[in-house]
Amino acid sequence: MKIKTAEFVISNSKVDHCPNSTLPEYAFIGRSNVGKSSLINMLTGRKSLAKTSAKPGKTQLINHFLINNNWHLVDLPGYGYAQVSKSTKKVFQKFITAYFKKREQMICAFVLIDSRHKPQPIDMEFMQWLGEHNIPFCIIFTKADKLKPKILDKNIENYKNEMLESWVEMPEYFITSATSKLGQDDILDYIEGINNSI
Ligand SMILES: Nc1nc2c(ncn2[C@@H]2O[C@H](COP(=O)(O)OP(=O)(O)OP(=O)(O)O)[C@@H](O)[C@H]2O)c(=O)[nH]1
Ligand SMILES: [Mg+2]
Repeated sequence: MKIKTAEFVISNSKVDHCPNSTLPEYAFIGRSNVGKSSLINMLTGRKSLAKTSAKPGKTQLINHFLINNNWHLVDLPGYGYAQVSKSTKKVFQKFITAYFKKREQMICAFVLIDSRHKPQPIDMEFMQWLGEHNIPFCIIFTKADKLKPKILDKNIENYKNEMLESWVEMPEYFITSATSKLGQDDILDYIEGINNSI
C-alpha cells in the first residue's frame, strides 16, 4: 500500500471520545520507549507525525491518525502496570484496556517488542490479556538495526520458543527498523490485505 495522506485527528484519554467512525483501526502498543511512535512515522513516511523521544513516556494519550482517508492508525502510550489500591493485584492502565475492550473497529493490535531484549513478563502478560479478550494481535520486533544479524535471528528464535510455551502457534510477526525502514512494505501490505477483505 502506498501512503497518500496521513493526518493527525485527535488525542484523548477516553475511549468514548475517540473518533466516531467505523473505519478500520490498527493500534500500536508496547512498553515505553520500544519505538511505537517512531514506527508510525516510518510506516507513514512522515518524519514527525507521531511525537518521539529518547526519554520513555513521551506518548501519554490515545492518538488517532487518518491514513489515505480510509483507515485509522493509533499511537498509544507505553503500557505499565497500574497499582490497584488495597491489593497487590496489578492491572494494565485502565484507559488502555478500556480502549481495546470497547473499540470495536480495532481490527488488529500490533504489539511492539524490542528485538534486543529477552522476553519480558509484562509483554507476555499483555499478550495473554489480549488473548483472553479475543483481541487479534501481531508482534512487531523493533530496532533490528541495533543488532548484528546473527544475534537478531537468535533473539527472534528464542522469542518464538518462549511464545510456544503458552501459545499453540506463533502469532504473525514482523521485524522492523525505523532507521532502515525494514518491515515497512510487509506491514503496510498486511494492513491493506485486511482492509480489502472487510
Ligand atoms: N536505532 C533505532 N532507534 C529507534 C528505533 N525505533 C525507535 N528508536 C529510538 O527509540 C527511542 C524511543 O522511540 P519512540 O518512538 O519515542 O518510542 P515509544 O514506544 O513511542 O515511546 P513512548 O511514547 O515513550 O511510550 C527514540 O530515541 C527513537 O529514536 C529503531 O528502529 N532503531
Ligand atoms: Mg510514543
